[in-house]
Amino acid sequence: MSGLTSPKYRRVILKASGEALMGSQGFGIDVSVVDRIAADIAEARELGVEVGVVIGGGNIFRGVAVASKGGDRVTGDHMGMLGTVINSLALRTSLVKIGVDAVVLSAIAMPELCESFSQRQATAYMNEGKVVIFAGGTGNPFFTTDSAAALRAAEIGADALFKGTQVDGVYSADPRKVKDAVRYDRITHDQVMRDNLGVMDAAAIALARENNIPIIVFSIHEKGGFGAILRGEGLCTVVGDAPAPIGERKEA
Ligand SMILES: Nc1ncnc2c1ncn2[C@@H]1O[C@H](COP(=O)(O)OP(=O)(O)O)[C@@H](O)[C@H]1O
Ligand SMILES: O=c1ccn([C@@H]2O[C@H](COP(=O)(O)OP(=O)(O)O)[C@@H](O)[C@H]2O)c(=O)[nH]1
Repeated sequence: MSGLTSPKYRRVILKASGEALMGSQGFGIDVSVVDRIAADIAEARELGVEVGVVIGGGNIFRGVAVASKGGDRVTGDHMGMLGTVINSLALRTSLVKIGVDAVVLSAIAMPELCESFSQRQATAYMNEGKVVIFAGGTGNPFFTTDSAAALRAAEIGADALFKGTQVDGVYSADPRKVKDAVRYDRITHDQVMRDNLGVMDAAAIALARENNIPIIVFSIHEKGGFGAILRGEGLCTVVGDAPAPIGERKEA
């Protein structure tokens, strides 16, 4: 039974791709995908892992797309960050629906919709076992939700950052473009940066490296994939040194 297996991590950040939320639609939110991701998060909670979530906004808006058409990048990024709030509210709804206690904390104040982010409040909620959904990215233009995920991981003292994306790991080249690209089981933050491997932006990798946070890259499309990796199974790439299993960890 999965609940009896010790998970490898105690507290993690899950970065869920915004693009994945649209499922087979060209835009917006496919509720069945959000429900499935919520079920995967519920499984992680059942394993006893504390989960913080950062969701992207690529299914709704990307600031760079505005800038590439001659529009204002900062406004475009504001729109992108609002997209992450929409996604976060959708995920909270799906989690609450299946009985998982979840709260949205936004980097951009919008008190009628959700609470504002503070490191202290986020940590308190995680200690209580709530799933904390970090909305609004970093709250700053010119950043990405990958950077937000690395930032929140550092702030809440996460053991690892799980990047749930379109592909099942880090490859020698973009596997969606290069057919014979080779997948790594393990790779260092340095090599990802040195070889310019585009699975995550450089600012996010650098922040994770500086704070010794391993990044686990896996497919967000794989039902149960998150839980499987938490149990030490499942296909993924570990960027950096993964921490020892819980039983072997030394408390700080
Ligand atoms: N070396 C690489 N290894 C794996 N994926 C890569 C690599 N280079 C580029 N990619 C691409 O990066 C994408 C993830 O980037 P990103 O835009 O952050 O997606 P999302 O935020 O939707 O998860 C993958 O879907 C993959 O196509
Ligand atoms: O800290 C942040 C996070 C996100 N964004 C904006 O929000 C969009 C959606 O986020 P992202 O591209 O990271 O989403 P994903 O690729 O995960 O779907 C970005 O393109 C940016 O325009 C931003 O300006 N600052």
